[in-house]
Amino acid sequence: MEQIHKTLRDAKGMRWLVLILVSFTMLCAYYLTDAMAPLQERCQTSLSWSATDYGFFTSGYGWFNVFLLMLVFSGMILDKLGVRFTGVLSIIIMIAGAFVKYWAISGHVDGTFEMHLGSYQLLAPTAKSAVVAGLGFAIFGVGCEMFGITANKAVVRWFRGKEMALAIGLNTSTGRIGTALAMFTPVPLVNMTGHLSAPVILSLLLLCIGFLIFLLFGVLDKKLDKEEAAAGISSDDEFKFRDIIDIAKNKAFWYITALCVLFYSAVFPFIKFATNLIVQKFGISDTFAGYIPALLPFSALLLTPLFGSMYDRRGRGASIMVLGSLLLVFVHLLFSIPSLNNLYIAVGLVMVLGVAFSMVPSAMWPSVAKIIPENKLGTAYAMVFWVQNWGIMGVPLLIGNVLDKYCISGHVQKMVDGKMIEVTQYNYTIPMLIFACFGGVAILFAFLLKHEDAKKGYGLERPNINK
Ligand SMILES: NCCCC[C@H](N)C(=O)NCC(=O)O
Repeated sequence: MEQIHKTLRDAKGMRWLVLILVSFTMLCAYYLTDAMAPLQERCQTSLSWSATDYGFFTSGYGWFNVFLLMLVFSGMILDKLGVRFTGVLSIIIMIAGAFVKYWAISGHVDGTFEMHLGSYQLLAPTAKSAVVAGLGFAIFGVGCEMFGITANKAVVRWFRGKEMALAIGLNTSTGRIGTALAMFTPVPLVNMTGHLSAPVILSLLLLCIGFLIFLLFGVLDKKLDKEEAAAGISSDDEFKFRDIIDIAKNKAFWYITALCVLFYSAVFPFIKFATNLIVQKFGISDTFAGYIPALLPFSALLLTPLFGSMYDRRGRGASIMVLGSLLLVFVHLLFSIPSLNNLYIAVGLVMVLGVAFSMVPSAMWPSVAKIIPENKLGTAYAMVFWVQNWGIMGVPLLIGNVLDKYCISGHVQKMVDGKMIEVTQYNYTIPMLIFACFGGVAILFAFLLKHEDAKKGYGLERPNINK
């Protein structure tokens, strides 16, 4: 007779409490990630940034994760030292990065910066404040991604065999609340305080609260460790370099990773430019324009748990990812059509994009846990996020450059902070077509994943809940 051990994770209330504690920091992290997005035009006018400077700063999020392999190290730290240590470390790193970002955009840095390697120009003249803010964002990005993989691993640990996809979905949804808040609070905050850095100060405060709340999670998680040790349940968490090779040999893992980088390259960088797109294409002020992209994380935050729960109960994870990718392409293609400039269309499209942005993540992250064993999961999530960060870093750079090179449609005089300022106008057709192309290739990988699952039997189309 198999002995059934009751631990904290078997108590429903405890599991959900753990989810709340872990998710709050997610909200704070996601808020700061996107808090500058509605301020693109303000940065261009107040800090004399070009669209290229803004794209450069935005790409900062991925610099250290990608080039210094920080995400890979984060995965190793997570699998070796566990979720409690890694969670605390990641929040401290986020706070440090947020502080540098605050410093850069609060008027302490001016002038331009360029970089040469011999006669080769590595970096064209760029506003120094964009470079320092980018460095802050790069430090923050290390912490934010480290926290993301930690949260996923913690949730999988507490919810495996139970409501795993729903819980991962709810955790992501809480992050989306942060993104939604980042879409419509920064402009009013800046208007109210007169400081461009006000949203960053708010984020710093939120992160400090998040730190304290995460410590409470630590107490419960430690208790679970003790219970499992007493019950003889071992968690084989030691990281081994072989893990990377084992994961890398898995074809389904690469399909899901490719789908991830392509899908998110068409969503996260889109969010960064969306407020400006709405201002330019639909001709409304940035105060209200932020409300429309906010519908994207807002509908995603409601729907992600719904799709997660559907996946838990009915399965069909791979099919959900195919359908989500199709919706993504549909939306971006319609956004690229210049004559479709009715505001209601924009609202409708953003909401459909919100559906896509719920479907793919709600099925993708739990599916990684079905392809890769739990003891390698931290490393696996880190490897997926590492590849994804190439997109999060490279695509804003690409879009910023494309905007400045090919999409300037004119200049208008606008009153900003009581001063008449010249504001550059952009046509977003080419950037939207670029986003649609990413979505097109994502569909291909979603089909390949579905096919591989049918061949190898990972159970992506089967429910997650053990009946
Ligand atoms: N806006 C925060 C960026 C988080 C990136 C992270 N690697 C990720 O993909 N998380 C899952 C998600 O769907 O947000």
